[in-house]
Amino acid sequence: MGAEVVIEGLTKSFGKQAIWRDVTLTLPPGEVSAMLGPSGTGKSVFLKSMIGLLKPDRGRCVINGVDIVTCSEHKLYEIRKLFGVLFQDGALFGSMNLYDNVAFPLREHTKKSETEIRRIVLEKLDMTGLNGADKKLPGEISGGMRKRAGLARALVLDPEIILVDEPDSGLDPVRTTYISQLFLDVNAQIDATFLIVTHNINLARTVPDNLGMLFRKELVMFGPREVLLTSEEPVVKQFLNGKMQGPIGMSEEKDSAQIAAEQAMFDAGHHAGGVEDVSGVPPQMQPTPGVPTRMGAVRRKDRVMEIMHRLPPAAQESIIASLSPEEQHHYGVHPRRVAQAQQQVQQQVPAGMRPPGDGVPNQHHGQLPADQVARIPGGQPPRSGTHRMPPNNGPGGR
Ligand SMILES: Nc1ncnc2c1ncn2[C@@H]1O[C@H](COP(=O)(O)OP(=O)(O)OP(=O)(O)O)[C@@H](O)[C@H]1O
Repeated sequence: MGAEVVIEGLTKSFGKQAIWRDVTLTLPPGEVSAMLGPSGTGKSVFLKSMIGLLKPDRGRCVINGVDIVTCSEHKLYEIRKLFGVLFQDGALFGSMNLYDNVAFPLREHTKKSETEIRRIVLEKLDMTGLNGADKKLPGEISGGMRKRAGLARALVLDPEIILVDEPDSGLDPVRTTYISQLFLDVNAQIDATFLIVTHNINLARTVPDNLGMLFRKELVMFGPREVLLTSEEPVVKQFLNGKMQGPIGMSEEKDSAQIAAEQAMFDAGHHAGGVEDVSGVPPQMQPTPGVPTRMGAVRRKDRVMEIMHRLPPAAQESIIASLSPEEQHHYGVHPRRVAQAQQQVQQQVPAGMRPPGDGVPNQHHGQLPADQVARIPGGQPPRSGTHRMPPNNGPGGR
C-alpha cells in the first residue's frame, strides 16, 4: 500500500513573496488526490516542497513517520526514493532513447544487473503502453508518449507516492483522458498514493478520489471529491466553470470594485465565458476491465462513510447515490434520509441555533465543516487549528 502523507501548517515564501501558508491536509494511502488552483497559486511549488526540492518556511510534511521539512539530508535522500514524479514535459533526457531514459534511475540508484534492469524497464514500458518504443528518442515521439515514458521512468523504483504535475499540459482532451485512465490503472496495479496537480476540469471531476484547491495563498478546501464538486463556494464554482464571473481575475484576485464593474457588464449581456453550467458529481472513471480492483477506492469507501456525518448535505447525498443498493444496506444509509433529516432540523430549530455534531449536518454552504478545512481566504481569521483535520478522522483518517 502507498504511503500516507500528512501535511500540517505548511508555509512557503520566496523572500517577501508568500506563496501559500498553513496548508494542512492528508493524502490517504493508495488513493488518488488532485489539487486545483489558478495559475501561479503555487501548485508546482507545493509538489517540489513535498519531495524536499524546496524547503518550506514552516510546517510539517510527514511520510512514514519522517518529517521531511526538518529531517537530515540522509533521511531525506531515503524518503525521496519513495516518490515517483511525473513532470509536465516528462523531463526526459533528449539524447537518450526511451529504454535508457527509463533505466536511468535504476542505474543511478541501484546495483541491479543489466538483465534485471532490462526486465524492469520492459515491464514498465509495457505497463504504460510503450511496447516496442524503447529505441525511440524523446524528440521522435508525441507529447502523450513522452508523458507515458516519464511515467514509466517514475515507476521503476516502485514508488509509494506518485506526484504528477499538470498531466494535460500540451495534450488534447482525448489524450488527457487516456493518460488519466493510465493513472487509475497504475494506481490499481501498485496501490501507490497519487497527487495530481491540474487545471483540467474533466480530469478533476472524473479521476480523483479527493480534491483540493489552492487560492489566494491558502488551501480553500481538501476532502472527498464530492465536497468540492458540490460546493457553492464562488471561487470553486468559477474555476469549475471557467467563467470570468467570480473572484478569480486575469492575473490575480479581483477587488470588489472590479467584481462589481464586471458584474454590471455580465448583467448587461456580456458573455462571461464557459459553455454550460458545470455542476454536480459525475461518475468516477474506473480501472480498465481486467485490471485489478483499486484497493485505495475500496478503503476510501469505509473511510468516507466514517466521516460522512461531518460532510455537507449535498456531498452526503452524492456519496450515498454513488453506492450500490447492497452498499447502502451495508452502511445503513438511504438516499433521501440525509435530505429529510436536514429538512426536519431546518423546520424545527431556528437558524443560528443549530447545534453542531448532532448527527445531522449543519449548513456549510457547500464547504467542509470548519474543523476539516482551511478558512476561505479573505474570510475571518481561523480559530487556532480550525483548518486541521480531526485526528484519524479527516480525509486521511483510517
Ligand atoms: N525557485 C523559485 N524562486 C522564486 N519564485 C518562485 C520559484 N519557483 C516558483 N516561484 C514563484 O512561485 C509562484 C507559484 O509558482 P508555481 O509554478 O508553483 O505556480 P502554479 O500554481 O504551479 O502555476 P501554473 O498553474 O501556471 O503552473 C510564482 O509566482 C513563481 O514565480
